[in-house]
Amino acid sequence: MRAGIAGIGFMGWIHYLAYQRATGAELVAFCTRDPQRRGGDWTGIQGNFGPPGKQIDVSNLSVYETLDEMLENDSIDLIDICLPVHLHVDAVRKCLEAGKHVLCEKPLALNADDAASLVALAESKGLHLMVAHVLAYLPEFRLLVDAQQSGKYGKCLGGRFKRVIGPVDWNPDFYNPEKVGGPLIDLHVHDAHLLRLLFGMPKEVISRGRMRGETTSYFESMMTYDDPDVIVSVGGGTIDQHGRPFTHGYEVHFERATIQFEFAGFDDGTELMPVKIIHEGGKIERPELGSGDPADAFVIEVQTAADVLAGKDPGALAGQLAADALQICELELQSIKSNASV
Ligand SMILES: NC(=O)C1=CN([C@@H]2O[C@H](COP(=O)(O)OP(=O)(O)OC[C@H]3O[C@@H](n4cnc5c(N)ncnc54)[C@H](OP(=O)(O)O)[C@@H]3O)[C@@H](O)[C@H]2O)C=CC1
Ligand SMILES: O=C1CO[C@H](CO)[C@@H](O)[C@@H]1O
Repeated sequence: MRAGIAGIGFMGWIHYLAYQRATGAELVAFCTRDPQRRGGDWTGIQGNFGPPGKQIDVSNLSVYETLDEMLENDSIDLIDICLPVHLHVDAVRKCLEAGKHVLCEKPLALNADDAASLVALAESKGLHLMVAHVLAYLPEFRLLVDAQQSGKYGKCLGGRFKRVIGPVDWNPDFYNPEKVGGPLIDLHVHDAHLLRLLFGMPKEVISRGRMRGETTSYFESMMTYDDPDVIVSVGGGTIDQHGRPFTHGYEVHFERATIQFEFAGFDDGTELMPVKIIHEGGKIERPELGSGDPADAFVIEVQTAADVLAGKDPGALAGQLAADALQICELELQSIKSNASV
């Protein structure tokens, strides 16, 4: 698979690094508005994980200022969209119209209708629209998906999930529904996607949250499914304290095992409650889960995209799952706003 990245910011850099280590997925091009970055100077990029950006070798890459120019390159199979979310819909549409497969960073769009229309467009063109929902490729979360799919601990009965960040000082548009969509669309969509993978679409959603403008800043949701044994609670959003910029975790129950995990970044370091599988009968297993570097999951993600172009099932990358995840977020907001279950 020959790929071109659109947008060189935090995710553009992390995806670039992933292509350096991936097999079967070759990065051949990128586009950026920034002349320095077109020259390979990617210093100044720094996200909340991964190394800082550095000078990269552009001699074997085709470099463009705009996505339109990059789309004229017939040798590119797939465009890897790492643009801000409010640009996703137009960019994905353009790529599909130009006959390119797409791997788009999460969330696919700012709302479920737009996401569904992109999924339908890709289908009508016979192209793959994949969404880079990386959570399902992080080993701590992959193990839940694998256990659910294999049934090795029996039925998955649900659990509790959380994802909380500190104040978002870096983006004044964070709570703007036209730009980012607040914690539901930017952050919780990771868990909504995971829940969709594990349990399907909920039958009923009860959410309560603090509103900030037109969206919520912090919320808790309870979800039920067709199977009355399955109960899920999920929550998160932003808190006003800077001291703990990020945490995520879960406790998930299967018929024959409970799995626990929590990770948090604090201003003075990180703390991890590693994955523990508490088996029926009481045995506690602490599985080895790789290097702990989240960047590894992005390598798997781009390799999986290449496998999909070679004929494999898109699994967690399927565009429809990403559209469903946005639908779940919308149900939650609807429940918060109406103060009723939906
Ligand atoms: N999976 C994950 O863990 C994460 C996913 N994300 C997702 O990745 C996507 C990109 O986020 P992130 O990399 O953090 O964002 P950044 O702001 O760091 O990068 C986005 C890049 O898009 C380009 N761009 C083009 N047009 C515009 C425009 N009009 N306004 C702003 N930027 C523009 C810019 O690159 P240039 O100057 O080169 O044109 C910019 O650097 C989002 O969808 C986000 O939700 C983000 C963080 C983590
Ligand atoms: O997906 C993401 C991971 O978490 C970040 C916050 O820390 C989000 O802003 C980002 O979009």
